[in-house]
Amino acid sequence: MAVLAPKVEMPDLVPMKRALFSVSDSTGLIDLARALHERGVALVATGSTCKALVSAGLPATNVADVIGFPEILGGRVKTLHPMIHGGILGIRNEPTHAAEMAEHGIEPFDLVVVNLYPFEETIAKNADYATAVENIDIGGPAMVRASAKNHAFVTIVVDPADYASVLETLEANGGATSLEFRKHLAAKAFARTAAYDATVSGWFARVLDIETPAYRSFGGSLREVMRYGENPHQSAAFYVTGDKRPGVATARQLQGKQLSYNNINDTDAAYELVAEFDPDETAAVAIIKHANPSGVATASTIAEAYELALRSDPVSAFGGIVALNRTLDAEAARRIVEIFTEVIIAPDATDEAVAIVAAKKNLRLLVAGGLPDPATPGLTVRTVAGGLLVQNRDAGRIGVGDLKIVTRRTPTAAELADLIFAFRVAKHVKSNAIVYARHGATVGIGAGQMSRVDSSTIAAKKAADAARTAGLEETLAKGSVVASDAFFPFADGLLAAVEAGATAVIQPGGSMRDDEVIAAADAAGIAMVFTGMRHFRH
Ligand SMILES: NC(=O)c1ncn([C@@H]2O[C@H](COP(=O)(O)O)[C@@H](O)[C@H]2O)c1NC=O
Repeated sequence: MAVLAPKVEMPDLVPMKRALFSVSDSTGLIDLARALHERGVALVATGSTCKALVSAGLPATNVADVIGFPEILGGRVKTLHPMIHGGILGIRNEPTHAAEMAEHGIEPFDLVVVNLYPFEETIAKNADYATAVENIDIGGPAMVRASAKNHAFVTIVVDPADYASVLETLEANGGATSLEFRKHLAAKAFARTAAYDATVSGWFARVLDIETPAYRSFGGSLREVMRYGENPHQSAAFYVTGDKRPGVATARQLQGKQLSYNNINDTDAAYELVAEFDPDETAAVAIIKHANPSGVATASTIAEAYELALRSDPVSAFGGIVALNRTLDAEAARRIVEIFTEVIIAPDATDEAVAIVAAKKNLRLLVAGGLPDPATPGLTVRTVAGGLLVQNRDAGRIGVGDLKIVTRRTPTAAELADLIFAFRVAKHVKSNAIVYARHGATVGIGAGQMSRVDSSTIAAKKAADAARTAGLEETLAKGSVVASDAFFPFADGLLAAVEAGATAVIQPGGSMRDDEVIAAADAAGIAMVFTGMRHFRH
């Protein structure tokens, strides 16, 4: 049964007379406390926070003196006391509450300023188990939630970014805060504790290897409000989780316009794809449009790899996102800025390259400091009506040792290298995915079709178009290898690839008609390998 609410009025203006401070991040603390003190607000604070205030010459009372009890258990119990929580939760215009507060000598708090133990930062530094647990704040969230619940009287501030607006509100209202203001801060406070607990519960699930916890929460903090979402009539914002995986959320933007919703999505897809290729072994470039690669290539330099990635589909590359697995150098930068490009993301950029990109004011240049490890576990989340679909990130990676050769002909060493390359690219192409590749570069990509044969046809057409644009007589698919993200259910898709010029095929295998498909490959004299791993992507 729901708890009944006492019938009391929520006052609009509540004069601020007494404030409680308990912060781990002391940014802006002294300035706020001083301004409040100058307005005649009494200051109460927990141990170190109180010390900081007193050292700044401010007359603060230690919480321990208010409750008549010292901080105990190494700080695990500081504020968990009726003198504190009664002062926060009391409904001042409710006669029984007022009488009980008076009876026990409980004074109300009008402002509570709390920021929590840095649990997020602690786990981001890979702290040991005991350190992580000790950094789970208990008393802080209790005060935040209590204050937010009693926003009828209490102003709760959880973020130093809001200190200035507290002072502005007091100034505007003759030393009081408005109900509207307190309501908004209460909403923010509950969002803060929810995000904090989401991080704590997510950490537990991770370290205890609980794959499917009974409850799932995901938290993040607002990075920026976008001009619009996927389309101009949709509003959108970017929230960051604190995960340090190198990528679009952690990268530094050196120049260019604000990233749009689609830019962020595409840049993420681009950088995750290019990270499949070890920068110590090869330079790699991916050009992305609508979250699919239009071209991907490996080569000995970034400039060469870009050239080859562009050749794969020079028409679609217009307005694309370019991701590199090595430092952006001047030669590559010069080449990239020749066509309209939305975003470049790389682990780093040389000064000369930065200067070249600077000529294109709107072009966003991001440096991520490193590459994400494609093999590290993580989660992906998407919403459906009434639910969240949560799964492990596709960290599957096929190497030569995982392949099963199923045809009479064995792939040549060059074909093998291209097969692995094409399958790694196919992992990042929306299903049904068909990828033609040759000499470590894609030559035709078919993405996102409902039929695998249609994807094959599109990929083959792209290879023919690319050859024409490059002034070549023969399709780029001639002598290529082909990767399919899932098995060929019939021989037709494979035969289409053979017709286009492919000499070797990589696919998961596992169709009821594998025998038919293998027989067709043998009849065509091509080599085929099975990976035993599917890479659907939607
Ligand atoms: N246990 C408690 O009663 C308690 N009360 C407040 N805290 C936290 O202690 C921190 C501030 O403590 P100090 O001022 O002593 O540095 C704040 O982050 C606050 O959220 C507590 N610490 C952890 O739970």
